[in-house]
Amino acid sequence: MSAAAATYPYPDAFGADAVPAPHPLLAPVTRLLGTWRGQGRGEYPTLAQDFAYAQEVSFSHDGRPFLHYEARAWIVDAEGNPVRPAARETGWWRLQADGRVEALISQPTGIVEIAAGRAAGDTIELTTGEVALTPTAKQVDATHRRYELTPDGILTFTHAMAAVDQPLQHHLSARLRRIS
Ligand code: HEM
Repeated sequence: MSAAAATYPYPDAFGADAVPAPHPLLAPVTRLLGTWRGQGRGEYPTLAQDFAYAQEVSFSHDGRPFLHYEARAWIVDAEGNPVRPAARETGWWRLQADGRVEALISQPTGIVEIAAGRAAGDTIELTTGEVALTPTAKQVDATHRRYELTPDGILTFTHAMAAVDQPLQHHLSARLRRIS
């Protein structure tokens, strides 16, 4: 019988200069590595009112050609104070040759976005090919995500969705700054 395993020996790196070095296929997205935080606004025609939220997002890797992605959001009041926890999601961005990205992103609300797109320049766009739903999840038919790194170091994020019998349209926009 072998002894209990040691600590996980392959921790993720949260920066391009950390160990392990990023896989060459991650080149189009290495500027995302690390943790980002900021504020956003959301809306949808089925909701009585729009809302303000804060969000923390991290991208890391373990030397292989995929990113681990994690995001946690919380609703904030007009002064930015936390009101309640909101959306969480985690997933994997699989980098392919020529900057193509295949993404799997899952949410505790019973939704899994399986998306594809491209990292080109400072922009990554992901469009769902499929949305998988658990039996009690809200109906979501499609999503479109856009991440853009601006020259002044802001990561902007927009999310549109076709859900609950509505056509594809804006749900979220946020601006995030790197915190580590
Ligand atoms: C930063 C991330 C997000 C935030 C802060 C957020 C926030 C909200 C809020 C506040 C609502 C109103 C209901 C409630 O109070 O819970 C809502 C509804 C909803 N959201 Fe989001 N959301 C986020 C991401 C997402 C994502 C990624 C999806 C789908 C892939 C999604 C799909 C939906 C759906 C389907 C509804 C219900 C609409 C309805 O039934 O009328 N949300 N969201």
